[in-house]
Amino acid sequence: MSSSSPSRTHSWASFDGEGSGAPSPAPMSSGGSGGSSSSLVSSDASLTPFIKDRVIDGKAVAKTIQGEIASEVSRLKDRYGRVPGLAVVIVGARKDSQTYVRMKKKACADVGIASFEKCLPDTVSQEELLKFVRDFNSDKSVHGILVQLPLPKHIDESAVLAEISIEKDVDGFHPLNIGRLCMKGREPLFIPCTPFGCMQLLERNNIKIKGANAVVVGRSNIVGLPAAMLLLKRDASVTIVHSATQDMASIVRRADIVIAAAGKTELIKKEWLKPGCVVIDVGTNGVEDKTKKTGYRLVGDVDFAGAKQVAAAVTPVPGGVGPMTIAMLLQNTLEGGKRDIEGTGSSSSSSSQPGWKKRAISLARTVAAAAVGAWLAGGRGK
Ligand SMILES: Nc1nc2c(c(=O)[nH]1)N[C@@H](CN(C=O)c1ccc(C(=O)N[C@@H](CCC(=O)O)C(=O)O)cc1)CN2
Repeated sequence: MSSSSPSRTHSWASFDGEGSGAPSPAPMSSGGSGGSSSSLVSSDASLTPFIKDRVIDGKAVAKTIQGEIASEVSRLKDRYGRVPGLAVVIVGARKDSQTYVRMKKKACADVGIASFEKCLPDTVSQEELLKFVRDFNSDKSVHGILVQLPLPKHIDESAVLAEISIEKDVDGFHPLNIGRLCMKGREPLFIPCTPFGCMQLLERNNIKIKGANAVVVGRSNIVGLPAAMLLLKRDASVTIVHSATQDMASIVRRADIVIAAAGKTELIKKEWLKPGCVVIDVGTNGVEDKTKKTGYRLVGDVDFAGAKQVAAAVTPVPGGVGPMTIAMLLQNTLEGGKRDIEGTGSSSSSSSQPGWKKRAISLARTVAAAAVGAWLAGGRGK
């Protein structure tokens, strides 16, 4: 997410980003909304359940996903007496970070996921922060660890993200998870939440991705780059544009799908968009608005009013990608929890045994090894 406001100085999905299963698409009818003769968006409303008047309702998709997660969590609780757990580490007192952490904790409570929080002062040393991450790495009730970003300048963000166990990396920011995401034939254990949410917005509305021309605006490690990789894995032809791109408008205008993650208020104008395209706006830029209690309002990277006239579907800000980021975090935490509790999924230990069985086998092996050791030490192995 790009996230900045008059009081927020960090641009989350900064342009260059240095800082940091749905049904298969149904055949598309021609002449869908947006005026294109080959729209990616079906004109059959039953296939686009979350699109109304060309607006993709991210809040409604997130609510549906959270309902699915809540039933799975309750099934785990009934069957195994255990629930997934998410640990959130926050450093410093940024208002926006505190808001997001509060939202995450509330969302966990809503679906029955246990949450644990560690609030650290912005004077904390990198070594102390790493110690808390390691503690959560070895805590059996924690299945997901998230370090809220951005971190204070004196802390090396990549060192902290790399310390999170990949089995608990629910943000999907660990270099191994990103590496796997980028490789053909490999899958990450977790997909970064915001790009994962963008894909769900497309998939749950049966928007055709295969063969589409997709343009991602912005190349951050946590939004632009993974979003491009996910689109590529779904057989889109993908172009990434960024701050050094020449004539960005003409490239965006060829796009059937635009993912805007530049962190620049209303960078993308109506004239840049191809009629009938689909626009996913990741930007959340704060602009001064004296009519608001907070003194500002959130605006995306796309001129929403203009895009609505041209595109077949567009996400609003707020209420588009933002709520999906949280829903996908819960989804990833559930996935991590299931891998441990049920022994499912493809963690680095590829066993399909339930968690308790894996631990029992491991204990039995340790006991056997100790017994053999004692036998040998007693000279009986000679
Ligand atoms: N460790 C992480 N840090 C950050 C991430 C992240 O995915 N992992 N993303 C962003 C912030 N973020 C979650 O942390 C986030 C941003 C926005 C929203 C959201 O729901 N926005 C609402 C508007 C909320 C408001 O009024 O402020 C919307 O767009 O509708 C959720 C999560 C940075 N850090």
